[in-house]
Amino acid sequence: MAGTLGIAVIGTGRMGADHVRRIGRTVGGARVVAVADPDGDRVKEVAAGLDGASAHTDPAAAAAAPGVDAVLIASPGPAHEEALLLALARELPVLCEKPLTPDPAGALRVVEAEQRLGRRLIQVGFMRRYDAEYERLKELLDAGGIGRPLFLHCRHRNASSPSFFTSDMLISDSVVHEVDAARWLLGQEVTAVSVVSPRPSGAAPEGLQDPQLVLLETSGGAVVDVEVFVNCGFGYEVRCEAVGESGSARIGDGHAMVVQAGGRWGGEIAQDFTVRFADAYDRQLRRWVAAVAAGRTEGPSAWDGYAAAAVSEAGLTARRTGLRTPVELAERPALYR
Ligand SMILES: NC(=O)c1ccc[n+]([C@@H]2O[C@H](COP(=O)([O-])OP(=O)(O)OC[C@H]3O[C@@H](n4cnc5c(N)ncnc54)[C@H](O)[C@@H]3O)[C@@H](O)[C@H]2O)c1
Ligand SMILES: O[C@H]1[C@H](O)[C@@H](O)[C@H](O)[C@@H](O)[C@H]1O
Repeated sequence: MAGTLGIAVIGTGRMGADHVRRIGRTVGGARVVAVADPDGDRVKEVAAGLDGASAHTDPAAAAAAPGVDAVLIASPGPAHEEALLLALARELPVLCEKPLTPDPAGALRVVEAEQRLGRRLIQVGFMRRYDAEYERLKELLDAGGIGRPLFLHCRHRNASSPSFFTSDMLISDSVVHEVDAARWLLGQEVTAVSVVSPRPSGAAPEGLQDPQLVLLETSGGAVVDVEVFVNCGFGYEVRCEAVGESGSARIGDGHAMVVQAGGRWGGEIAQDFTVRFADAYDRQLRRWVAAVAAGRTEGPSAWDGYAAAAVSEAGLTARRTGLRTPVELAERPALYR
């Protein structure tokens, strides 16, 4: 790699286009040299805004384009495995949007391919690990500031869900963030999942089980409850309260500025993740580019993506059966210890 990191972006929808903008504006030392999306009009439109990037409808052609040193995957989850395997085949470092894959079997195939190379090349886009509030909570927990953690009470609310969203995706696409955050914050594995749901909100699209309450049990004896509500109507809200043996700590109240005027007080609620986590996406990308330029791979690994997918799978079983479902995890290979 000479000087500037050349990136191929696979999937130029909402997130892919956001990352492309970010690489151009807020991340130094990198530029997008190729973009791929099966939607030919869309990919041409995104490429037209870039200086000299090639546009492809085939991800393999983008990864093989001249000047590509690394790949950023922002296609839908079910398309990730194929894109990851083709990047690994070219030994290219990858930042892959979450989920690594929606299913653990696919994630394990990716982990095995990376193991065969004998080095980590994949970082998963669990951007909450780069959010300043989550980082502070992790520091507090690691320092024993509230004693042994007993509970994480989490709220994950989206104003509305995209048309393609399914009841399973509330777990495999949304709660997967809490799964990773809980594993990272607590340094523990999730061992069992239960799901209970109220009568669906009248605001949810027909047939969508929204909201749901997902309970995670962990290897260190903590319990994590996640209210996931993707058509809450009022905005984007991600909160986490940790309760320990000697205190509690809460993040995500979103009270950056409270305005008092005209006999009332209040603030604004972010409407989506691109606002709430804007800084986290920036930091995630900057740190990924810096690590790749230095020949390293950091952050959430393919193993973390696999573990999250295994918990998602248990969650889907728990939702369908109504039963507490143990999580089955393969043995962690030495590469990820
Ligand atoms: N980290 C976050 O907070 C966050 C937020 C939103 C989305 N995401 C993740 O980003 C990914 C994309 O989500 P989105 O909201 O941008 O979806 P989107 O539907 O807006 O965009 C997906 C794009 O991928 C394209 N595509 C479909 N199949 C493809 C394939 N095989 N190869 C390449 N491109 C393909 C589609 O044409 C579309 O343009 C998903 O994995 C999603 O979970 C993460
Ligand atoms: O893909 C998105 C994204 O991961 C957001 O961060 C999350 O809040 C949404 O629920 C999910 O659908």
